[in-house]
Amino acid sequence: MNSMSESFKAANIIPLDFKAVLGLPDSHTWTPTTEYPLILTESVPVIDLFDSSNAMSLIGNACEKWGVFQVINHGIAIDLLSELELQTRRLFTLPADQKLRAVRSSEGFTGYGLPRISSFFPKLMWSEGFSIMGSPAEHARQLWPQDDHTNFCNVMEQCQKEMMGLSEKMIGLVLGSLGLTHEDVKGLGCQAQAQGLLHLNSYPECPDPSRAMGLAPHTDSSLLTLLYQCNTSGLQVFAHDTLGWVPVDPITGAIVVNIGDLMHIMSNARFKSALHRAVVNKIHHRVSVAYFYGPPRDLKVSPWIKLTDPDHPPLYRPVTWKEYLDAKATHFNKALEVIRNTTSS
Ligand SMILES: O=C(O)CCC(=O)C(=O)O
Ligand SMILES: [Fe+2]
Repeated sequence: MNSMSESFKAANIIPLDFKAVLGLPDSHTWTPTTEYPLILTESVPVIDLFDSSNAMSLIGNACEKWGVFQVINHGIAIDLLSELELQTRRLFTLPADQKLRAVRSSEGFTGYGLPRISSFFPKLMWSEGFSIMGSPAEHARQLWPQDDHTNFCNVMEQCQKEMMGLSEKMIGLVLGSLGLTHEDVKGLGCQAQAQGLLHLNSYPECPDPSRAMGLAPHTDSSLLTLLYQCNTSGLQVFAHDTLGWVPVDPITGAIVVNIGDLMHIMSNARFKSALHRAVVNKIHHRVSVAYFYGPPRDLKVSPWIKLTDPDHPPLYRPVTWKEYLDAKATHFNKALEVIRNTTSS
């Protein structure tokens, strides 16, 4: 590899040493757009999972209108979520050179680095991330060679277990809202084979938030994503009917559920995959934790037969999660168009 492409790759993986800069560097300065306003008069639904008789239809409506909602009484203990925030902060407050010991490789999925979507934008984002699949022990040993990293690993593993369970539960409710049963969707909802990725996000205090971008607008490539905002606002979703950005205000202990592109495909476009972004602020170092839940490795995802008929032909071709991630890595926000059936109008 020549040094040009190596430095390009490094520039798209290695985050800034945020503590070492006083102002916003040109590399991180975005032109503010006023094209779509902030809408403060609307908010995404908050759904109480304890009230299961109502939850299913509320979830169906939220998926059709927004592609995103918050859940309370979801069964994940607040103590575990607080511990998750603590360990996430512990990681990101390490000195920059220490974090770089666990940098992800250019082909890798796990470890420390810039948001994966960075290469699609001319400016860099004011954020850093750390991805985990299964045990994070290998990277944790690099991050804390002297210290004990057992707590970090235990919390991250416990969270993945709990979030896998909640994702399964959410899938059941989402399917139910479409009138589908587990029988209809064999191959999905099987805990032993489903895949998940835990991703820790960090948005340090920013000297000039209005000209910076925490995480640029995107849809998630998952079936669904669970997001814990750690009590600091920053997440905004795009409202397609009012054409503006709606903040998702954090509620203590609540978890945000985002419908991902794969669920949009399976629902034959009945459910939106929410376009969302994260903004930064001057005072608080914001952290958030996303759990991307996806189908078993070999499962071809396609619109559910029961949702299609001659008037509603399948809009998308079958894809595995890996094939879709590859399409996303090449075409980014055009990935859905690439797998759209050309025969259907
Ligand atoms: O930090 C947030 O609120 C959003 C994170 C997110 O969208 C992601 O990790 O895909
Ligand atoms: Fe996202």
